[in-house]
Formats: sequence, structure tokens, C-alpha cells
Amino acid sequence: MLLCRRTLTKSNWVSSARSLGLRHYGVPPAVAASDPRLDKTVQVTASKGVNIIHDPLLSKGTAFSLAERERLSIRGLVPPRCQEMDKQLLRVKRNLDDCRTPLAKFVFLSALQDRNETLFYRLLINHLEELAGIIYTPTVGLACLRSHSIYRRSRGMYFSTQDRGAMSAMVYNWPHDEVDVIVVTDGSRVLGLGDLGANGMQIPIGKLSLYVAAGGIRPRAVLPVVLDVGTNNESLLNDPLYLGMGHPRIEGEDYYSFVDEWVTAVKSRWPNALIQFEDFKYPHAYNLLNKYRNKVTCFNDDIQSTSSITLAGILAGLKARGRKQEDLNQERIICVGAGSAGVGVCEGIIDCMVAQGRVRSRDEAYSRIWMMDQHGLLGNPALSAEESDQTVARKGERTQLDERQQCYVKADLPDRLTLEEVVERVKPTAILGLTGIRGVFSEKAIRTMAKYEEKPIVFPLSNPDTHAECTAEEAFSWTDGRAIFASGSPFADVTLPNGRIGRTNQCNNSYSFPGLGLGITVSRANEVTPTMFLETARVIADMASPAQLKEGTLFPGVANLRDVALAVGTRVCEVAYEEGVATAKLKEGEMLSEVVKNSMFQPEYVPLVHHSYY
Ligand SMILES: NC(=O)C1=CN([C@@H]2O[C@H](COP(=O)(O)OP(=O)(O)OC[C@H]3O[C@@H](n4cnc5c(N)ncnc54)[C@H](O)[C@@H]3O)[C@@H](O)[C@H]2O)C=CC1
Ligand SMILES: CC(=O)C(=O)O
Ligand SMILES: [Mg+2]
Repeated sequence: MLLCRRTLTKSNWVSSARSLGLRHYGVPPAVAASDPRLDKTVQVTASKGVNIIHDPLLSKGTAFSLAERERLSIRGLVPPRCQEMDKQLLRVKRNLDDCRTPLAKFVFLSALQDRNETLFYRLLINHLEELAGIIYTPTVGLACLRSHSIYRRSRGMYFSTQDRGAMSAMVYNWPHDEVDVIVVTDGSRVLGLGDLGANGMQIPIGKLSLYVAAGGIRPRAVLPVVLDVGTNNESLLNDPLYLGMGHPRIEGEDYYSFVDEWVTAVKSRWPNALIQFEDFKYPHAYNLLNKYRNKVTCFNDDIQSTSSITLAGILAGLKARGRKQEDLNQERIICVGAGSAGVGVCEGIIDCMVAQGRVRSRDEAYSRIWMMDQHGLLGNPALSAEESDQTVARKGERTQLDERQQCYVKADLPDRLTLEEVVERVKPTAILGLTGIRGVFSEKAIRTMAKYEEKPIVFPLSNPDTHAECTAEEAFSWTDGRAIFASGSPFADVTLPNGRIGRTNQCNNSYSFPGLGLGITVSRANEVTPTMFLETARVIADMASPAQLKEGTLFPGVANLRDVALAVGTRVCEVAYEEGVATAKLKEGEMLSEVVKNSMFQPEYVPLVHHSYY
């Protein structure tokens, strides 16, 4: 990867490719090479004619020059006027703006991505704030729900229960040798929308679009994957248009051996690729992470990169209150939601308290967090029996807490207290929502919190926006405009009754995973370490200026995700070298920040050259 932006001649490409261990299967890759005749970086490809026009990685639509049309045998196959990217951008933006609904915009952008990725990414980068809400949360949630109805064209790879025994061969059906990042889901918990089976494919596609647009990973080096192990979603199973396997989810050993076959297959073809596990339900998410974290380069987005950005939000929130980041151990945090994201986020907070050295033990750090699930507080059942509270009886059975959740059980409080009861007793300074359930933050709970804390941190983090634990308006209204607010999906700023603006922030792992992937890819880290997530949080927490913090802005806006990814990527890369997990060799005198910056993909048309050798 360190070599990939270097200008390569054809001959040194081959030797570099060999030294990088790259091999060719099927259709060989187009590569960047320097062509002495053009004295400019060119892309050499074995494709020709109409295949070029229909290849989204190579197509330029109307922007092929006359010489190129001649060279590539496409003369006459596109309209005569050569129109450069600026005009194309005008056209696509106008057409996009004509789409009436967010879902129509999503379909339009998918179609653009399928015909011309360079133009798609230029448009996306130019309008990141506006379009992230379409290709990513919240609209991607709607697209997942409707995926089987709006299906147009395949993107990514599906591995289903009918593919057992064939996966090692199937991976060679993918047309690219170079894969840097794979985002894989089994669709079992898509955002807060539950089990959406194979419809979950839109999530890896959306995440990887941000990997490219923000993290600068090359479009040809990303691979979205769905592991279709069935679905328990009855309405999908009964829908004749559903495109996934029509049986209930496989579970237990059957499930884990299926995933294992996939991991083995992927690593056999792309040993250096980073695997991001995405939207796997609890406890599969943790079980898979623990099984593979020391064997392959991987992380779980919902557990780990969510923890980075949420920790960053809390640390920045402390500064917004005029406190120091090291005061984290003084916080009293309620985390509503004890699943992958809730437990993952809290582990990140605990790691940070321990790293800051302001708690005597990990147990002391646990004592600063009160965790709740759908049955209420994780507390002491013996005490709830004494209180004989009616609400306790109402809440149904709770399955056995596992060892990760057990750490948060509060021996001094009755089990299953309601949120309002916990808030009254704990007087929290911060509340995090990771439940996937709209309205879990009640007015009473937030108003009570605001009685005790001047600037309460209120983070309804569930996605999409329709599943947020409260809205921005609610949070500001219930705290008399004093909340420090961040949500998983975007909410508009709120005009408060006194004319002041209640600033909203988006606290989403889209701030952390692109930079993590960039740093891991550039360093070719063979392990993703806990320090990388902690440092990601530190980098992001320090990005807002004092003036921004004062008015409640915690992070740079989504429009700046590329800058965030560069800063995070550089630090993650440094950590990889510091911790000895980087395998890419640095050249003498090379500045890491420059290497990372120069490795980032820029959506620009480069001259295309046909060469049958490739
Ligand atoms: N902002 C971000 O970057 C991210 C947000 N999330 C969001 O977090 C949510 C949860 O994700 P996971 O933890 O993976 O799901 P999960 O299914 O593993 O966990 C959900 C948890 O919420 C609890 N819960 C459900 N209803 C509740 C209620 N009424 N009151 C209190 N607790 C309740 C469940 O008992 C469970 O512990 C999703 O909506 C997802 O979109 C997840 C990852 C990143
Ligand atoms: C953002 C994300 O990863 C989620 O909601 O699952
Ligand atoms: Mg997710």
C-alpha cells in the first residue's frame, strides 16, 4: 500500500506487484502506471470497447477524450462532445435534486455508483454532509427495509447456506486481486431495525462508500459482503420478492462453522485485507470478534469504533463544560442498552479511565457506569425482591447476563429499576442510548437529570433517526436548552426559545472507521489493537475549537469527515508502528502523515490506456 500512489512504470509495477505478493486471477487489474508518451499518470487496463463504458471503475461517461476514444475502441459509442467532470457534476446534481424523496435519491446515487464510480465519489465528497444522510443513516435504513423491492443490480458478494463447501472457490469470482477492506454483515441487527437478512447488504455498501469518500480507500479495493444464514423476519420470509435464503437463521455450531469457512476463504485470497464485522446481533458480535481478533486483521464496528466516537463525544463534552478530559472518572454515566454497542461503548470508557490513571482499579471504573437493558437496571435481584416493586414483575424474563454485562451489575441497587428511578437515585451527568428503541429517554428522566447537572450529556445514539431514544428538540426542550447533544443519525440544530441555537452533533462510527481503516491499510497492520481505538477517540475529541465547544459543537461537521479520517488514520498508523503490528516498510526519512495523505484516493479521471498484457 505504501507503494500504491507512487508513479509506477509498467516494468516496475510488475516487480513491485511481485514484491507485494500480488497475483493475477481472471481479469487482471487496471494499474496506475507512468506512460512516457503522455508524461502523466495513466491507468492501464486490459479492457476495451463497450466493456470500458460499462465498467464503473473505468467509465468516464461523456468525459473520454477523442484520443482515448480512439485508443479504447469506443469512438461512436458515447455522445460526440467530450464533457469534463465539472459539467457532469452539474448534470448529476441537478438530476439528484429533482428526486422527490430520500429513497429516490438513494436509488439515483446507487445507479450512479454502478455506472461511474469516479463521478459518484467526486459528487459524494463535494456534498458529503448532504449525501451522507442518503447513502448512510438515516436513508440507508429505509433502503435496507425496501432492498428487495428496489433491487436493480448486484454489488458485493453474497455467501449463503447453499454455498457451504464452495466458499474458497467462490472468492475467486470477485474480479479484483486487491482488496484492502471488507465490510461483512449477517443482517441480524441492521441499525435499530432488527433482522433484515440479505437486505442488510446496503449497510456494507454504505459503510464502504464512506471508507472511500472519507477514508480514501481505493474503490476497487473494497468488498461488501452479506453472509446469508437465513432470517427470522417473518414478513421477509413471506415476501415473494425477498432475495435472501427462505429459511430461519442457522444458529450454534452450524452458524460458527459457516462463518469460519467464510473467514478462511477470504484470508486465503486476500491475506492482508481488513475485515470489519458489522451489525451482527448479540452475542454473535462478541463471539466472532473474540474468535478472530488475534487471528486475522479485523474489528467489530458496532462494538469498537462506536466506542471510539462515543468516548470522543464524552471527552469533548467534558471540555464543553469547562472540565478536563482527565475528569472522566468523575462522571456518572447511565448507558441504556446492554447489547454489542452498549457494552462496547462502556468498555471503551472504562479503558480510557484506566489509561488516564485516575481510578485505582477497573472495578472502580465500572462503578461509574449504570447499565440498563429492556428489563431495566442491571442491579441486585435480592434488593428488588425486598422492594417488591410492581414494575419488577411487569418486565418479563431476562436471560442470564454474560460475563461482560455482569461487570456492570450494581450490588447496592435493586435489579430492574426503571430509567426514571435510576436517574433519581444516581443523578447522572451523562446518558447514552443504544437500544434501537424510539422514546426510551422519557421526559421525566431527562428533566430529572437536568435538575442535578447544569450541562447534561444526552446522547441518543440509535439509528436511524426514527429509532433515536429522543429527538434533539426533546433533549433541548427538557433541559431548558442546556443539553450537550449528540445522536447517531443527524438532527438539525434547534432554535431555542431565547433565540440561542441548540447545537446538535452526529456521534456515529462513521467518524472513526474510515480513519481506522486508512491507518490499518497503510501500515498493513496485522492486528487491530485496543490503543488504536483509544487514540482515535483522543484525536477526534481534540478537533473542536474552544469556541465551538463553548456553543456545544463537539466534532467537526460531517462535511469534514475526510480531514477527520486523515487525522485518525495518521495516528492509527503511528500506533501500528509503535506497537510493532505494522508490516509495511517505511522508507528512510518518510513522514508518516505525508505517506497517509498521499495514499488517499482522489476521484479524478486519469488517461486510460489499453494494453493486452494486463
Ligand atoms: N451511533 C452509532 O455509531 C451506533 C449506533 N448503534 C445503535 O445502537 C443500537 C443498538 O445496537 P446493538 O447494541 O448492536 O443492539 P443489541 O440488540 O445488541 O442491543 C440492544 C440493547 O438494548 C436493550 N433494550 C431494548 N429495548 C430497550 C428498552 N426499551 N429499554 C432499555 N433497553 C432496551 C436490549 O435489552 C439490548 O441490551 C442500534 O439502534 C444501533 O443503530 C450501534 C452502533 C453504532
Ligand atoms: C452506525 C451503526 O453502525 C449502527 O447503527 O449499527
Ligand atoms: Mg452498525
